[in-house]
Amino acid sequence: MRPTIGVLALQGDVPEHVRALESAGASVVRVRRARELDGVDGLVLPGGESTTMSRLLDVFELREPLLARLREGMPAYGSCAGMILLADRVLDGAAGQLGLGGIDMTVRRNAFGRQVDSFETALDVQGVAGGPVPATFIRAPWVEEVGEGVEVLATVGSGPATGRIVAVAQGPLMATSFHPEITGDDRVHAHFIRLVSKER
Ligand SMILES: NC(=O)CC[C@H](N)C(=O)O
Repeated sequence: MRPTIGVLALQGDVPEHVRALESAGASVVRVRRARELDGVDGLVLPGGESTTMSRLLDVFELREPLLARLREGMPAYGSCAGMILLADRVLDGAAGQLGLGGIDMTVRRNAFGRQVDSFETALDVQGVAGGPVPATFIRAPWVEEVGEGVEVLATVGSGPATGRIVAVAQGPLMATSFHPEITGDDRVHAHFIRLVSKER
């Protein structure tokens, strides 16, 4: 059976993730209300703006139900702002910025700085076969440090940020600094769908 994957649809690039997940073979549900979480096997936290998304989690009374599902082991994948939401520690966050946590890592918000505010590259991603994955970075965070249980899936291969960690996984959680959802290459989403299927 195809897994059902939710996309947190409060803010951000929701349609792009819906398209990528459907093209990679999942059934997709947009999640705005707690009850919409009930039927999903996994959840994508899209790119967008992490402070706004976090505020909307409270407005839509989704924070507690979502944390409860994460504690039960629901797989989740966060891209960019979604990565920030899944980080246990955030540097350069907005005042009072509150995430969900789950991945034992410190991320630095808007880390790439003005000159390389947005850029595209191709990255080898652990577990994703078929060669480098196109990766678009838009005011992206990077991962400054990870705890022992965190697997590094990709690092930047060239330029001023060489060696910076930009994709990680810990148990059923996965996060990327970049946006694979806007490149038309759905292998990262397929990788998440495999993770979800394994956890079911
Ligand atoms: N493209 C993105 O998701 C950008 C993330 C944004 N800079 C934030 O802090 O939330």
